[in-house]
Amino acid sequence: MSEGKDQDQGKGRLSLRPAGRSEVGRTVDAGSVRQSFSHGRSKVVQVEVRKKRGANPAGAGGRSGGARAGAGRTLTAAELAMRQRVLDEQKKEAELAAQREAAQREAEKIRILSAAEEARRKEEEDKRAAEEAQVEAESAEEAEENERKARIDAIRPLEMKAPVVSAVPIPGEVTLAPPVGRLRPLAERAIMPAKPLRPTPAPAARPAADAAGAADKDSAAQTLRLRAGRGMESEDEPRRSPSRKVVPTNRKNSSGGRKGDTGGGRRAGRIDVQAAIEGDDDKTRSLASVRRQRERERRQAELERLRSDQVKVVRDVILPETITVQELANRMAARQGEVIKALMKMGVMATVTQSIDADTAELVVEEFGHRVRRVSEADVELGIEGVEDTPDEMITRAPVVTVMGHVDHGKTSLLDALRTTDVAAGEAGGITQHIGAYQVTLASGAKITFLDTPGHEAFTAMRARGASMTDVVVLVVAADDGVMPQTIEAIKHAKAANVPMIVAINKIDKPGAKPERVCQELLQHEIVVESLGGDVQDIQVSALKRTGLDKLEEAILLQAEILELRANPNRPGEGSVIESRLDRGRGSVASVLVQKGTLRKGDIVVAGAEWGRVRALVDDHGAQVDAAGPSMPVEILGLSGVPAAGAPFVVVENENRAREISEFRQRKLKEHQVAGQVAARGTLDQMLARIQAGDQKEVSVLIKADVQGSAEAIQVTVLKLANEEVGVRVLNASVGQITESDVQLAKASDAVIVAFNVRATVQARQLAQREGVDIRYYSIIYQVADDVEALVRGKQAPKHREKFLGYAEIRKVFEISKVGKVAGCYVTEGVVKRGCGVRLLRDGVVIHEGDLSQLKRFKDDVKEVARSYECGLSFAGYNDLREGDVVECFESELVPA
Ligand SMILES: Nc1nc2c(ncn2[C@@H]2O[C@H](COP(=O)(O)OP(=O)(O)OP(=O)(O)O)[C@@H](O)[C@H]2O)c(=O)[nH]1
Repeated sequence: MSEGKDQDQGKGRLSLRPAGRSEVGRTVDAGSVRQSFSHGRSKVVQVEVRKKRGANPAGAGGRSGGARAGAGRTLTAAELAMRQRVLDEQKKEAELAAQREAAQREAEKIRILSAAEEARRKEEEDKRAAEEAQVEAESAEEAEENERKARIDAIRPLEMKAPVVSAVPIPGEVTLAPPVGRLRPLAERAIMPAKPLRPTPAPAARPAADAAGAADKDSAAQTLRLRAGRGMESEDEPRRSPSRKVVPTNRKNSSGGRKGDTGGGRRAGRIDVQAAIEGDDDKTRSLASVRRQRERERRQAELERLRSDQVKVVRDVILPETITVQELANRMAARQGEVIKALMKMGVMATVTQSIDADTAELVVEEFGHRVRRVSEADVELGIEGVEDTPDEMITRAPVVTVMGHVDHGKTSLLDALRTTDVAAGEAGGITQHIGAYQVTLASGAKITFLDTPGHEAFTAMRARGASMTDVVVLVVAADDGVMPQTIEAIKHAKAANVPMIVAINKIDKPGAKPERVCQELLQHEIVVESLGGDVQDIQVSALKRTGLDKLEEAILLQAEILELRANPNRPGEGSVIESRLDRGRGSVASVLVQKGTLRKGDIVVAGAEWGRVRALVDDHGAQVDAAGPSMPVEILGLSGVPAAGAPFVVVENENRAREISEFRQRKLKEHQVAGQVAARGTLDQMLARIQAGDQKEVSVLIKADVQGSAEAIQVTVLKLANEEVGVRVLNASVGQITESDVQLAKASDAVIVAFNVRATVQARQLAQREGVDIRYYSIIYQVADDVEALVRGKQAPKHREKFLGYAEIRKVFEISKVGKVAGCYVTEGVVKRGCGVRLLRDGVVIHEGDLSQLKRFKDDVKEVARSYECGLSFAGYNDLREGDVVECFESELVPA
């Protein structure tokens, strides 16, 4: 035993195995000894005990053999009992050691599994590093939500872990684990040895908080906040650090009364690996893991959605004659880049703004798997005119009358006179304004619309634009003058338009009035008036005296009745533009005549190449109205530009359609202008020649604008600035940047370039600088108007205006050698000045214009000769002076602008 003790003290502990039955007479007693080492290792060693032959006492029997080892004597009963006890202890100890060894092996196995699992997870985590970065960058709300989830998770692992502990029984420890379950109260959990393998932040906070209850949640939340606040680089750490930090804490707590038994804690931690292997890991996932999964799900959903979006939708793609790449992409709902790529594959290099022809576009559309519908560009206007009205929808409308006739036969006077017959005007008391047309309401309640644009040219110009507004033509013929050339022209125009006519024989108040003669003269032009048995009504009126006006109106109404003028007011408004202008305060103002339906405030209107939402409707009395029915003239405010007179207008369903039609028409206009520009070169040259000859004073402008509407508006504006002395000529009004050819054109005609919201190319700018061409940039139309007005005034400023001086009558012509002819004159009017300009008038016709070379009075040169005096004068370089000729004297003077 002493030997065994020594060994125990040294490196291990020796224990004797029961030697079994001792055999009497044997000198060697053999047995085995289990040597125990630290960490539960043990080794069995064979031990031999040699007996002394002589010392074997009699009576000891065979029993003493093994027990006397080392003693050499027979053991006493007490010794035997002791020995038996020791042997029993040894046996127990050996059993325990065996159990420990088994447990250790199990633990080792778990540890290895744990390490493998750890490695696998680590690998996974590394892969997900990028994803987690995004997760970490989640919004504050999401963090809040996670926090809430984490709290739930913080409770769940506690409940889920407990049964796991008992999965691996550890001798001596099993009893320490209280029986736990899902419904185990929190206080009980405080002594739970169980721990998840990778504690989530919630379990990390758990041990400290278990006792304090609510503190648990706070701690978990704090951990969450800390984690949420960390950057990408700490992504891995938050998952590991809690496991390192928390496990010991947990162990300490979980070990409860077993202080220092950290091994139990470690094992408890590892037990969860097995739990994880067994599939319980979803209940113990970390917050980051939960978030990762959520993120994965979100991405998956996103992908699904994208996939479902990408499911090919076969579209009907409408292709006009040309289409921009951008528009094509839009119509296919494809990306512009993809369309460009598809074009590249076909060898077509195009940018998004470039136009491609319909054939190329068709190939692209087919490539994208859509259906092609080829349309003509003009198709955008299809259906714009609306449906045909049925007779029962239509009601009687007021006739629209145009007054035509020869100059000075009283058209304007008649229109003014007719206007005064409007009973509504008197009632309203409004200020009448010129909107190109007006409507009179007669005492009977009947209405007549008069177009206030007299002149057959305007009538035909409108007709040329497709505007057949006029129902009845009133041909004004002055009773004292009869049928004149323009009367005949007016007849021709009216007949060409197939519009019925009423003859108004005007000025019958005049003494020399001969209405019958007028009727006779009209016969020559196939106009048979009623008074001569024909079907053309003739009414004798006096615009001045305002007589016969009611009869004229009656005749118009009768004619209207014959024509059965009807229209449907219950449909979107349609009609024609009578005239349009750009108003300084109100913008674009277009006077229109509603011919069909009703035009309302707020309607979207396309008028010619312009469009807009009707901001206001103003009638001929200047009053704002909400709606205008058939035959009513009204002013529209709110159009994008100034539509041409005679252009049709129509109400469309939406802005897109309006824009589409307007853009199409503007494109067409541009093309037309380009064509016209080429054709107009000859006339331009003629114009230049005329200007150079000094026949005309002009301010020439070349307009370049960003949109056609602006170009036209500027053109209209500047043309109005012309006066009788200085004309304004627009060489070209087009869209686009200023090019070298623009500068050259401006240079050739000494024009100013008006650039509205456009700029010159570098080359054009340089050329303009070299050639001294003035390019003026604007973004407000009124500034253009002001500037051009100043230019017009500027042209006037240095101008020498002719000032009449006087007349002298040639009474006698003298032939003087070396001097030539000298005229003896009598100044009949004004004065004659030396050096003044002279015109020689013979029978009222100018036959020479030049300068005066000599002015004498009684052989003396004088400065001037006044009226009623005689003088002698001669012309510079002109000798054809005759008696009876009149000399007109004038001088030039500077006229202030
Ligand atoms: N005595 C008389 N004079 C008239 C009558 N109607 C018009 N006048 C005169 O005729 C002249 C010409 O009249 P306008 O109304 O300007 O004639 P117009 O046809 O409009 O002339 P343009 O605009 O130049 O084509 C004016 O001086 C009028 O005063 C009328 O009924 N009787």
